[in-house]
Amino acid sequence: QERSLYHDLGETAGIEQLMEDMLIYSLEDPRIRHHFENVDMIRLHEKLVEQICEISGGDCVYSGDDMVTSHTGMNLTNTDFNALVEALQRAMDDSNVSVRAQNRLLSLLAAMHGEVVGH
Ligand code: HEM
Repeated sequence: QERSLYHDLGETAGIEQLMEDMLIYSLEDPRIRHHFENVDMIRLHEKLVEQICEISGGDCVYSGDDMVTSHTGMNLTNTDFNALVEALQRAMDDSNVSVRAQNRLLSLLAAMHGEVVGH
């Protein structure tokens, strides 16, 4: 029986930390910080935690909007996408998430690329 990704990410407390650090790194990154101006970061953090918890196998239900709706009008590019992935990778390194678990989460996000970029 394979351990759940949710467990390997540190369960809810671990995911809360990861998403906080990812958002802080994103706000520090001049390539993408402008996208987060005027965004309710508390709400965004809450929705991201729910979503990552759910897709990693935790007992959570995502209550936010679908990915196309959430990102429509931002005209996000591959560069934006990669910058956010980098922010997440740094956050996961900081939290000592295993490379295997990092890759599992990144592949779940890669599957959403088409719903996020170019809308
Ligand atoms: C697979 C990649 C991504 C995932 C899983 C994701 C996930 C989410 C989620 C769950 C929300 C909240 C939706 C809601 O409010 O109901 C959201 C909103 C948002 N995302 Fe993403 N996102 C991704 C990529 C990106 C990228 C690349 C950027 C910009 C660099 C970005 C910028 C934003 C912003 C600014 C919002 C807030 C929109 C608003 O409240 O007005 N996202 N995203």
